Amino acid sequence: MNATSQASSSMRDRKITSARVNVCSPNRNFVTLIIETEGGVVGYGDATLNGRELAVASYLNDHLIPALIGKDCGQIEDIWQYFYKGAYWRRGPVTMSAIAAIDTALWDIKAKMANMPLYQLLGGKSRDSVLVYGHANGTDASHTVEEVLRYKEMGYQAIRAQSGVPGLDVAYGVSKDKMYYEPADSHLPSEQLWDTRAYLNFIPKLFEKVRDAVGTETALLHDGHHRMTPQEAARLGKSLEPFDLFWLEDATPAENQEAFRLIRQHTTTPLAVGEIFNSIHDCRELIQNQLIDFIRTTIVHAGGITHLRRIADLAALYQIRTGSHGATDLSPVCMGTAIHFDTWVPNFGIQEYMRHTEATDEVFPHDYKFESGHMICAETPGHGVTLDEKLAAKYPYDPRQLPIARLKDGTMWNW
Ligand SMILES: O=C(O)C(=O)C[C@H](O)[C@H](O)CO
Ligand SMILES: [Mg+2]
Repeated sequence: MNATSQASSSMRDRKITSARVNVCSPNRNFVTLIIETEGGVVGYGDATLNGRELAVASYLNDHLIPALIGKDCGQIEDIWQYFYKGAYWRRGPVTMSAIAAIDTALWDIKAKMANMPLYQLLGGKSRDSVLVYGHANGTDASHTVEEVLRYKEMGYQAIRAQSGVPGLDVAYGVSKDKMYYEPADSHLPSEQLWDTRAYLNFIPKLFEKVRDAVGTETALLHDGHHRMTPQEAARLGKSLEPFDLFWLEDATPAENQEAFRLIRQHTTTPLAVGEIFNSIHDCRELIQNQLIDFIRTTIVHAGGITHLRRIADLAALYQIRTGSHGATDLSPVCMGTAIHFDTWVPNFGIQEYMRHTEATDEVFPHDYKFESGHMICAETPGHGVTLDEKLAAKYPYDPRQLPIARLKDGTMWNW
């Protein structure tokens, strides 16, 4: 075979011959894209958008997959631009999660074809393992302290603490289960009561107790989950300074990026934001004005590796580090890919890691592992996660949505 015919046969091998969407619910819903090439290489991408799963499945099935078939799987950048620019309608969580799934599956295929673990293809290791934070949560302060200590015992070196608030029946981040937290709890959104004053009075007391019990070494994090105004968030950040938080997350809604300036002016508590962002434009001002310390955008919701890499590179110019979202509604495919990304990305900060249930882990065979508060990716070519479609078929889609929050007078608030 001469060089030309070798090249053309590999072109044939690279042709995308099929792409299918799998929706399954091993304890929670996941959407996975599976792409196959003429040469028989299979790639997996996560497309899960919590509570809006079928919208992404339809976007893929009805609009993207027909145009994907026949393309050269090696042209990852061009395929990304084709679906981003080509839709005319840019950005948005549905669009960007669908593009992310294609992008992730194509990087998986490219790494498998190169016979390399994904981190190698991205540029190699910047670190041996990836620091992760786990979720400790309790019904009240002393229960939360117990849970933080339990997480420390399990080996976590960074722990997010969330707690029930006196006077409120339910609080964000507090699960019924000891290990697995699943906020999407019902077919139609459940309603929760919210009271910012009660929360603001309680949280500094909580962290005083937690810090006292856990000592100075453990990194502590907290998620405000978009509930505060900028002024309230500034007050909370200031009052938490003595307890040395690793970060205060989602202090206020960030559609108006400028809102973070007020918080920044009043507190040295590090700020993290971005789990609901899907584009570099959602965080450009936050980054360029150095209004945050950690950017939480993730592979699945922010256009895959191709786009997340651009966000991380922009952030690096301003000494802002990554701290990607890693809740259970991001499938093991996203987690595995994220760990490869984190192993490579120079300005890595931390990775969120919420454990999936055993059923989820079985449906998505994977080779990443947790050790001493860190995640380690393996050397398998690709991102190291697959889907057992036969097993997945035993867990049909189970429609569930995230809760909503209202103030005592009924006003709709931010969940
Ligand atoms: O993990 C976090 O920080 C979250 O805030 C979890 C989100 O509520 C959850 O992923 C929404 O789907
Ligand atoms: Mg969060």
